[in-house]
Amino acid sequence: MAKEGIVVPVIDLANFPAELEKLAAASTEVGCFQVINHGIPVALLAEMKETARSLFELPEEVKRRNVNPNVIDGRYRPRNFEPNGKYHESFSIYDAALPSDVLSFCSALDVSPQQRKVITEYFGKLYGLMLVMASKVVESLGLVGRSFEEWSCQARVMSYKFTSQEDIGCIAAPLHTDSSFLTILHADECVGGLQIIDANGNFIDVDPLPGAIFVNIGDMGKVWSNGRLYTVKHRVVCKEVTTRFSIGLFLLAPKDGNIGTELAFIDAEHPKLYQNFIYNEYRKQRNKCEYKISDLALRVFKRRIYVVPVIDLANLPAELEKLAAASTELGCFGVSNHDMPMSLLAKMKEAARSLFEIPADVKLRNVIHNLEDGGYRPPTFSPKSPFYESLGIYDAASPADVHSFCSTLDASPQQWFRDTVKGTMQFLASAPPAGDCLVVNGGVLRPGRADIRWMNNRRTVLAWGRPPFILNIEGKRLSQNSNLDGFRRMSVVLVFQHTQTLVFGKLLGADTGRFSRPVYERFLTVLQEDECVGGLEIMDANGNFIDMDPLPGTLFVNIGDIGKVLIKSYF
Ligand SMILES: O=C(O)CCC(=O)C(=O)O
Ligand SMILES: [Fe+2]
Repeated sequence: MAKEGIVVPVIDLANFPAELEKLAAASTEVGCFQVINHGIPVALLAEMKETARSLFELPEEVKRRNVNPNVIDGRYRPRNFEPNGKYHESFSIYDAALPSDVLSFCSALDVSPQQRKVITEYFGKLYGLMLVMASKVVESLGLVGRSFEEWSCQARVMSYKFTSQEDIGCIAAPLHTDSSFLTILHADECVGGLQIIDANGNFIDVDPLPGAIFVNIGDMGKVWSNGRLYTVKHRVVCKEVTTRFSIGLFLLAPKDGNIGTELAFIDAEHPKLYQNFIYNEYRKQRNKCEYKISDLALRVFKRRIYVVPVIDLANLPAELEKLAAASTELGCFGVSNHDMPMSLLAKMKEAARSLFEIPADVKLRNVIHNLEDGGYRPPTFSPKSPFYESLGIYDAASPADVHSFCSTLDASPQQWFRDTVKGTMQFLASAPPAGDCLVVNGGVLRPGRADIRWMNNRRTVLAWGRPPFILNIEGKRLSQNSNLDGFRRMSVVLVFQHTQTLVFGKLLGADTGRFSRPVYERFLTVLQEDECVGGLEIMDANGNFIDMDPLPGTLFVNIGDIGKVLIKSYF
């Protein structure tokens, strides 16, 4: 049973900016509100309701002329269109932001000139209200002057026909969240039935306030705001034996369909929760879910984020315990205060970029017999990793090796370039976090192989290190996501080699069991991540992949067998 007495917040549009705080609370805590003083004449609302009533009286074959090829489910829905839609019938307009689309809706249904006037005026005004409400909601979160004019907007004109006493209490629209960014609902002010669910799982009746417009946040609002906006679950139940009308306007997504999180909502405390995706892909995913609610449908697009522990090199030995935990439990960590100048890191990235632009025949001159892939690994090296290209130096601790690397590839590189490569390599080689604290007991920890890696980030998931080189985990889905094309990911990797047994645990003052075995030739890897293009994932103890967000200014270090460190090619 619905609980009585709890009301949905009411926002007075004539009282801004005073209402901003209330709007912020409504949008982030309740997920919906009713708007008064919205500027849409009451007479127009009533006329549209009458027009809607007459549209549903049109012959079936006329109603079926309502189609919107550009949007999923964007057509006339007869009753029983969905298994639990026995009461529900609806028309759809896409894109209701476009007067031309509204007019073609009218023409397809052959409405009278008077009805056409009402419909066009109504959607013109309702869309205007949508733009105002979307920017106000966003402003309430602190972003001023945001416009949603470039977003698509779907309209749905709905009727629920309840014919018998037995219908009372039945569910006419099952519990769901809207897929939209924002929804404006002109609900039937005479017939209730809309219910929202609160944080405790209680259903609450939304009692229609005469003349008010109901607004709610949808799934795209949650994604765009990185979880700040609250997506309310709602449903419609039958309250009385009559026909209920409602009209919804749904602000869906930018016109190109690309949904991403607004950068202003991403920071170290609020890592990006969802991948970028295409709105229609989301709709398809959502349609597959038993319940169309964001928690289920968005699960696929959720990023598994792990904020890697950061070891502050300026704070050793106090950080040793943290380092021990990171090394023995997680196998990787970030390093801050590493003294590697940011400018050098940035220059190295540029140097790496220009290295990969050198003609292939010159790159192939980088032949190094000690490296298993011969020093230059072209994208064709393995069909399993077509986006991966790398150049290697062996041994990067040796200035002579770095120098010969530069001269081999010296098709055009300038001195600054050579200096940069040399500077980066030497730094990484001489001042690794291992330098002070991972003193090897009886073994030799020696900086060795360096790689400069380049990824043309497309459509697949790569693993580097030992085979398997490729895990095509989500490649299929990503392959539809053409906007991923052309992103290049650059990394510089320094591998510390080791040939003798390490008593690693002892060194860290921890249990020796796990690491008192040979760690093969790859002991420690220092990675300069691409700070603009994510993609590094680790596999946790449960076998789940977790995104490692690049932490600005830190170097990434991982232990030993690097088979668990993966490069995933989306950003
Ligand atoms: O008809 C109503 O009042 C609500 C409809 C709804 O929730 C929707 O179309 O998403
Ligand atoms: Fe809804």
